[in-house]
Amino acid sequence: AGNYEVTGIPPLIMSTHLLVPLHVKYIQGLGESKDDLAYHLTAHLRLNAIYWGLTALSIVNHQDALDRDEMIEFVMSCWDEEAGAFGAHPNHDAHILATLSAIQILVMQDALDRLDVPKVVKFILSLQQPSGVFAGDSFGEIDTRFSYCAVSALSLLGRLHELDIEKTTNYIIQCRNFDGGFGSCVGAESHAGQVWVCVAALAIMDRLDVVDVPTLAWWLAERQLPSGGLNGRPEKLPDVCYSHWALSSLAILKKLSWIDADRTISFILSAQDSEGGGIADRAGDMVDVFHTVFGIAGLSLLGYPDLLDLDPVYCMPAATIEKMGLRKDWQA
Ligand SMILES: CN(C(=O)[C@H](Cc1cnc[nH]1)NC(=O)OCc1ccccc1)[C@@H](Cc1ccccc1)C(=O)N[C@@H](Cc1c[nH]c2ccccc12)C(=O)NO
Ligand SMILES: [Zn+2]
Repeated sequence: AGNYEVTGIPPLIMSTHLLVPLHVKYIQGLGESKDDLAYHLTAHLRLNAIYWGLTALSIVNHQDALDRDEMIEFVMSCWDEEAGAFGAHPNHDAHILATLSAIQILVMQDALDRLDVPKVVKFILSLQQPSGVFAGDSFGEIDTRFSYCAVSALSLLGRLHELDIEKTTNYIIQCRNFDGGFGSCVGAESHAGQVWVCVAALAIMDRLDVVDVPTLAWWLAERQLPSGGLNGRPEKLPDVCYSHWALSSLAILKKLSWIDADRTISFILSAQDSEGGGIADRAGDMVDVFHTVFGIAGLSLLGYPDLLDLDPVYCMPAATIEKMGLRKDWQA
């Protein structure tokens, strides 16, 4: 029995196909598991997880598998009126990460009319530090991830002109390392995730001129291992999510051809759970919605059949970004 009926694909060739019906069922099931501990231990990521689930469903063209009104109501229940921004869960403190996820969800659900745009723009701009980097919230933790959140959110709201682009770019320039990569702050080592947030932010600000493209593209291509998977830093294990961060960065730099696509595709497909659906960081590990979206996103970037295009800068469906006039001429 099991999933043979669901997918209609004989078990022996499970890992050579993306098991779309199973992944849709897995994502739909996430909201129902309120009784197990994992659900409550991840409350601080809830809004991010909804963005991850919605993006995964959109790329496999099943966006309507989750209830739109229920999702919008939950997003708005995370609005912190006093701060003028979103927390990751109702009654959690406002944070720029949750605020970006909320904006991404509202954009994808065509529900930006629910948002007090001037208030949220004020929150975002208030987080820029004298150095040019952004803090994540009023407690002041800084990270180039938060600079990305600010640039991406303002761009999605059509308010990028309110950002001091020179000041924001100057901080990212100081985070450049000798390997062409970027870290989380000045002096931090290069990491595929941080490379993506810095390169994507620079792309939105039209400042890719500050990137040493040949050196960085080489460092990114070096992330690919014999298994086909990519790691986040030298000597680390390959991981589906880092495949996405490195691949998106290469797509922005127009160097995706430097990767052996077929081997990465088989690495991602091998991380699927052919019983319950979902994708893990690598074959044999527990699946989660985070690696599910970044596995599907990686397949889309690599041209796996029957998937909608992903925009590598916003990590959202390309059609959505196109419709907002924010799409650059990326090589898919
Ligand atoms: C907090 N997170 C992480 O630290 C993960 C943990 C991990 C997953 N696989 C190996 N480790 N690491 C991670 O996301 O690293 C990639 C990264 C790091 C920095 C910047 C961008 C991407 C994950 C959640 C998580 C925790 C534990 C296990 C699986 C997922 C996470 O939320 N990552 C963030 C990182 C990130 C991606 N894009 C961003 C844009 C702005 C800010 C942050 C992010 C995220 O994806 N937000 O949408
Ligand atoms: Zn991972």
